[in-house]
Amino acid sequence: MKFSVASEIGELATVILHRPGREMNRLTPDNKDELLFDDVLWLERAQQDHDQFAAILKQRGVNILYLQDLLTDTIEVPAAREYLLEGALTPDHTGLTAAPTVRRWAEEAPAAVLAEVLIAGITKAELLEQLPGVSSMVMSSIDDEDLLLSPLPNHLFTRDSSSWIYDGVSVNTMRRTARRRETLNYRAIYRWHPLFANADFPLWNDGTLGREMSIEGGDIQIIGNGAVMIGVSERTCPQGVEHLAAKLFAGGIREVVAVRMHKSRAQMHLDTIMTMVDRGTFTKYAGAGMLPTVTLRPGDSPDEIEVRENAPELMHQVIAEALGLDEIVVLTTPQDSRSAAREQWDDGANSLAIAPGTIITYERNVNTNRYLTSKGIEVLTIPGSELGRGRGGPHCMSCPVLRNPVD
Ligand SMILES: NC(=O)NCCC[C@H](N)C(=O)O
Repeated sequence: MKFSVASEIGELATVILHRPGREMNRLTPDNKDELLFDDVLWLERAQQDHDQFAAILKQRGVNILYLQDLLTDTIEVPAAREYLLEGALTPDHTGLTAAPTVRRWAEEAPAAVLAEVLIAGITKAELLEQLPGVSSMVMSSIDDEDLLLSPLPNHLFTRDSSSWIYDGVSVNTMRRTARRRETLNYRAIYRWHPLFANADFPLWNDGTLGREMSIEGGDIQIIGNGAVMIGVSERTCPQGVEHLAAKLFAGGIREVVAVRMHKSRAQMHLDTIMTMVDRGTFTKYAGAGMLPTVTLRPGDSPDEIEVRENAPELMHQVIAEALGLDEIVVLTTPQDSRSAAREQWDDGANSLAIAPGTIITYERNVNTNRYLTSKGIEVLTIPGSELGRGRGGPHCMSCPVLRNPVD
C-alpha cells in the first residue's frame, strides 16, 4: 500500500481514527486537567458520536484504520510485543518485585487484551483479575482502583502524535507527559504492522527526543506545493520545528512556514485557529489575528537552513507564496467576538477536509458552518458535545495516511 499526504484537501482515501474506549472512563474531575481534558466524558455517547464521524467518512469512500486494531495486529509480532512491553510495562509502573510476573503474563496475554491495556492503562484490580495472587510491596500499598499504567485518553486525537507529511511520517515529540506514551504505540505500528513494515517511507522523526524538541501534529499542516505550515505554539517549540524542517529538506520538501502563535490552552495547536478547506482557501478564527511567520528553506549546504522573518501583516501573503499563489482566501465568520471565541473553543476552525471544498465539522458551530456553506463549502456535521470535551475536533481526531492528489 502507498502512503502519501501531499495536501490538506486532496480526496481522503485512508485515515487512522481511534474510537474512544475504556481510557475515557479513567477521567475524573480530579485528574482531568493532568490528562488534558476540560471535563469528564460520557463514553457511550462519545462512541455513538464517533461512529457518526466514521459513518460519514465511510459513505464518502474513506478507508478507516482503527488505531486499536492496528496496535492489536502489531502485538502479534513477537518483536513488537517485546518492544512495547519494554517501553510501557516497566518496573517504574508495576514495581520491581511484581515486574517479572506481570511481564510473563503480558508476554502471553491475547494481543487484543494487551492493546487495550496499552491504551486504557490498568488498575490494580484489573491486574489482579488477570493475575490472581500477584503480590508485592507496590500491590500492597495501593488501592484497587489505582492505576499501575496510566491511560491515554488523548489517543482520540490521532493526528497529534503521528503526522504523514508528503511521503513520510513524523511520530511526533509530545510536549505533555500525559501524551508522551502515545508515540510508543505509533512507533511499534509503523515498524512492525504488516501494512507498514513492508512499505518504504521516510520516518521524518521517531518521537524519542526530549520535550524541549517538542512538535505536535495539530501544529502541522501539509498545505501542498511541497510546503508545510507549522505552528510554534503552546505545544510545538521552534527547536522541534527546526529539527523536523532539516529532515524534511533532506527528503526533498521545499519550504516550511512557521507561524508564531499565542500560547494558550484554547489555541494549543495551529489547527485550533485555522484549517484548509479548499484550494488556496482557509477557515480562520477571527481572534487569531495576523501572526508573525518565519519562512524556512533549504540552505546552500545540507547543514544550512535559510531563514526569513516575516511581519505579522504578511501572514496570508507568505502562505500564498508558499502555495505558489498570488493570494489565499481566508474565510473568517462575521460574528461578535464572544460568539467567535465560543465557536473557536468548540473547535469551529478545526475542520477536516475530505475533498477540496468538502469538510467535516462539529454541528454546534452554527455561525461558522452557515458562513462556510454560504461561501460554497460543503459542510458535513457531526455531534461534538462529548468528543469535544478534550478540546479537539474532526481535524485533530484524524490522521490521514493517504490522500489523492489535487488536480
Ligand atoms: N490538534 C488538536 O488541537 N488536538 C487536540 C488535543 C486535545 C488534547 N486534549 C490535548 O490537550 O492535547
